[in-house]
Amino acid sequence: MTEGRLIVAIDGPSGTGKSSVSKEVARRLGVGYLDTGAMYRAVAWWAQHQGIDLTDQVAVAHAAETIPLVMGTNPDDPRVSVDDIPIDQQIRTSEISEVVSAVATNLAVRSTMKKRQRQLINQIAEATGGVVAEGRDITTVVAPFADARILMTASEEVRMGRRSKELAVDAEATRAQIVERDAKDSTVAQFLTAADGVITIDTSDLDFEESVAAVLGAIEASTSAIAGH
Ligand SMILES: Nc1ncnc2c1ncn2[C@@H]1O[C@H](COP(=O)(O)OP(=O)(O)OP(=O)(O)O)[C@@H](O)[C@H]1O
Ligand SMILES: Nc1ccn([C@@H]2O[C@H](COP(=O)(O)O)[C@@H](O)[C@H]2O)c(=O)n1
Repeated sequence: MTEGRLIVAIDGPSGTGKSSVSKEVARRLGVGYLDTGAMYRAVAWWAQHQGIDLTDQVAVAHAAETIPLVMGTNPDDPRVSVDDIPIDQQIRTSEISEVVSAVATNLAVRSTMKKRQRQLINQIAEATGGVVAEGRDITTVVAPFADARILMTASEEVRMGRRSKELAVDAEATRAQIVERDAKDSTVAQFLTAADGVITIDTSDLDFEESVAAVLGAIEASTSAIAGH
C-alpha cells in the first residue's frame, strides 16, 4: 500500500457480479469506486449522440479524447454524466451493450481510457484513502500496481441466470449477447484467465454476501502479504 492508500483492481467477464460486489466492498472499506465499463459505455453513447458511425475509428477515438465525462465515485451513488447530462440509464440499455465492444476494441480509445482511468484511480485513492476499480483490464493494464488484484469468474450458466433475473428476460435471450460481447472484448483484454499474481474468485456457487466476503478476504490476504515483505 502506497502511503496508506488501498488500490483494489477487479476484472472478469460480463455478469459475474463485478459491479455489485465491487460497490459493496468499496462501501464496507469506506473508499471510492470506479466503474470503468461505464466509461466505455459513455463513449459509445456520446459518439452515437453526436451522429458518429462507430466503425469510424478515428472519429470515435477523437470522441473518447474529448468527451466531457464526469464519473461519480461514491459507491452509494456512482452517477455518470456527460456535459452535465446524467446518462446512467442511457448507457445501460441493451442497444449500448450491443455496440460497446466496437468502441472497446478501438485501440486508440483504449489508450485514452487507460490514461483517464489511471488518473482517476490515483485521484480517488488520494481523496478517499482508496479505490475499488473494476472492468476487464484493470488488473493487467490500467492498474497492475494495485495492492489487491482479483479476477471474478462464474460459469456461463450462472452468469446468464443472474443477468436474466436482473433484466427479467429469458436466459436464452441474454446468452448470445453475453457470449458475443465476451468474445469480442477478450480480443483486446485478458479477463478470461488470471494473469500472474491475480487471485481468481469463482462465484458460481457463492451468493452475493459470500462473494463480498471472498473479495474482502482476498484483499486482506494481498495486503498482509505486502506488509509482510
Ligand atoms: N454472488 C452472486 N450471487 C447471486 N447474484 C449475484 C452475485 N453477484 C452478483 N449478483 C447479481 O448478478 C447481477 C449481475 O451483476 P453485476 O451487474 O454486478 O455484474 P458485472 O460483472 O458487473 O456485469 P457486467 O460486466 O456485464 O456489467 C446483478 O443483478 C447482481 O445483483
Ligand atoms: N476495463 C474495461 C471495462 C469495460 N470494457 C468494455 O466496456 C463494456 C461494458 O462493460 P460493463 O462492465 O459495463 O459490462 C465491456 O463489454 C467492454 O467492451 C473494457 O473494454 N475494459
